[in-house]
Amino acid sequence: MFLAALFSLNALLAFIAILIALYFYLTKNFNYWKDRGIPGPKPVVVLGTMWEMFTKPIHQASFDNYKKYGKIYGEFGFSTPVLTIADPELIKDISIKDFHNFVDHSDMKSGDPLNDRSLFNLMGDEWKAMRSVISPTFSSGKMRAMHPMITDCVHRLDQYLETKAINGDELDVKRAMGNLTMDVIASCAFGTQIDVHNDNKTNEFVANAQQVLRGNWRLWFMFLMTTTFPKLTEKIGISTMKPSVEHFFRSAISSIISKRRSQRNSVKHRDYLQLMINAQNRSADNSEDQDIDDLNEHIFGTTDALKDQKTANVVITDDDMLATSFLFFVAGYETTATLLSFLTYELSLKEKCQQRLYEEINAFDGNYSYESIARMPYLEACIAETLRLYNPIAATSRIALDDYKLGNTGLTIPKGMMINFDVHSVHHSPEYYPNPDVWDPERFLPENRDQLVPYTYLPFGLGPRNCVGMRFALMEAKTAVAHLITKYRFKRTANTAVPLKYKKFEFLLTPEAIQIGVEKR
Ligand code: HEM
Repeated sequence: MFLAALFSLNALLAFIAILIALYFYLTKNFNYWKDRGIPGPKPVVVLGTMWEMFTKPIHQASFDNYKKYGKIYGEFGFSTPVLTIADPELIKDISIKDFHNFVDHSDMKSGDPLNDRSLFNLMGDEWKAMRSVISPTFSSGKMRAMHPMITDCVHRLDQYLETKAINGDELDVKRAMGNLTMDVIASCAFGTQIDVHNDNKTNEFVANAQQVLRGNWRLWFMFLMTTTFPKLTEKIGISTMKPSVEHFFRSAISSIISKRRSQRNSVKHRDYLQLMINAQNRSADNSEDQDIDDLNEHIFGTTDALKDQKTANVVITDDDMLATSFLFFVAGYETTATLLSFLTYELSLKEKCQQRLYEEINAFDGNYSYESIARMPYLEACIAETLRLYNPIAATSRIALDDYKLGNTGLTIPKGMMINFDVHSVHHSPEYYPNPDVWDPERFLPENRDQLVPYTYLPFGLGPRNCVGMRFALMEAKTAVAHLITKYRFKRTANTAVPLKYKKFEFLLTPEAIQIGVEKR
């Protein structure tokens, strides 16, 4: 009895000692910014300054800090000091001029190859090598070849909208656009046809995909572990998804790949999966690859910064291919779906803009080819402005490879520190965008573009490590809008929320449901 009591007392004391040690470990950096005279929100144990994401949506938290502390402020990603910057010139220096010192995103290696081998998480030379393989798979020629597949997906959405319009039903835009981007991913990245626009039935692919996408708490946990205990996390390995879900996609992709290998060249596939199979076999089909002037680099930038990088030594494993297909889920599903949702929402509120867009596109008389959609300036301006006002990714980041003097701020960023670019605040600053809260596509029309302040437009990031899928996303969005706006009129209804409400605890700008009316023209 006495021994048992002594044992439990010892256990209790050991537990308290561990808690105290953990507390000191997790708070040991909390004076870092104060000691350097850099302002910023107050951290709390475990979460650091990320507690703010529990009390308000991510973009609101950034913008409140920007208004309170200015263009440079200190935060804590859990227990680790992070410097946040909303100064376009400094963002340009880090992303372009001194890129060699800021090649990497933050280290999110979790020991799971599907996470660790994804382009987003690769680092240093491994990233450069993989990016030089992946960039050409997003060339304008490859996108043009894939364009008919996207058009097919849009036709399936069109049929769904037609039923809604005929029945007089309201449209849950987020759901409809999410279904479109899911269909595109299934077709292009997984070589699979799915019945996605069915309100009453969920197929196996969609059910598993939803499990990947619903893993928000997994992301939080992984982020906590990779920032706080990076070495331990990589050693024990944390899976980014449920084993059954991983098994489903692994076997789906493996069977498609082996089927295609057995078909050899008898069937020509034009999807993204085939481009990766070709890259693995080093049998790139460049027949479609002549450059098309499709990307307004003056607005969006370029994705070809590493064009001349040698690819000779890159070996693409099956895990690399699977990781790349998954990237479409993680990087391309929600981002493109929200872009389309916000754009449709704004058009439903602004009838004149919708009419102008309709007239521009209708002049092409049903020809919405890859070349045509690159020649619609108002459409491009509407998309650009939507990505400014409702930029899905509120912030991007880089890690310093070496100590770095930050412009003329007198501040030295130490090796290993994460720098956060507060993109949302730059996009919403009245210093760069007059009436920043108003959706106004005029800002991005060719005649007004010289008024844009350089490096203040960053929805796809900046420099050689910007979004490699930008061209794909823009093609998808333009194709969808071109087809839908000429057939349907989007309208505000009593259920259309104005202003929109946003979810907390999300890494992307995520609106609550958006309801609008849809009628046939
Ligand atoms: C509207 C849609 C999209 C937006 C707003 C968006 C935005 C971004 C941003 C801000 C970054 C980080 C860039 C940086 O660190 O500077 C990024 C990276 C990336 N995005 Fe996108 N993205 C979109 C669609 C897509 C699509 C459709 C794909 C297709 C696979 C994709 C694939 C990637 C990849 C692979 C990276 C990592 C690039 C690297 O580390 O080299 N994105 N994206």
